[in-house]
Amino acid sequence: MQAFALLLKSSPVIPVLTIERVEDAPPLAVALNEGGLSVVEVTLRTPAALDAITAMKRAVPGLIVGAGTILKPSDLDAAMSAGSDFIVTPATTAALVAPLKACGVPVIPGVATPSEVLERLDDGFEVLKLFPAEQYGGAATIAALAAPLPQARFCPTGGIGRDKVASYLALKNVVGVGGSWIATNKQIADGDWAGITENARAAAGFAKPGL
Ligand SMILES: O=C[C@H](O)COP(=O)(O)O
Ligand SMILES: CC(=O)C(=O)O
Repeated sequence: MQAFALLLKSSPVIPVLTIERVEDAPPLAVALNEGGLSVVEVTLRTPAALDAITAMKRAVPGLIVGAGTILKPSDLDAAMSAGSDFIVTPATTAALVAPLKACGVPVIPGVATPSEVLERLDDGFEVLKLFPAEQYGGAATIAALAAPLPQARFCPTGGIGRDKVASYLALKNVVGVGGSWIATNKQIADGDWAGITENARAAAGFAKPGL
């Protein structure tokens, strides 16, 4: 997790991708990488997602490709078999905790309440995802959590458009943010690789203040 946290320091904005057609995965990987991004998340929300993870890694060796929307242990097994470099969950059930801890790659478990934050810290997770971030109070909520739970680090996702990224990254307890704005479902469907590269360049231009 430490190496991953270090990677996020240099590139703290993660595109959250939903890929309908596996043939879109290679040009999408190239477009994002050309824009300067080296960490991406593919949600397991489509039948193509697992093959897309493998295809992106093949298309751009060195690209760090994580799997999101891991809801149950079998999703995790499938994501690991596809070669996922990290794992993200929108929420974290008791059944998922042990398999997540044992999976061998960095995990960002989803949380939405202070109790869940504390539970995941007690489980040993270091970086948590507030999801859906904007709907649960956004940057103000994460700032407030720092008072009783300063050891928690967040990589929030959900409603964080380009205009909101800086306000999250300004917080001490935020190490990164995820968002779909970098490669929207429409852009992927339209094959708008140039537009995606442009958005990726904007995303890659964000840095943690003070670094
Ligand atoms: O479920 C939503 C995604 O994880 C993030 O998408 P969003 O940036 O459009 O909210
Ligand atoms: C929202 C997200 O990142 C996930 O579905 O895991």
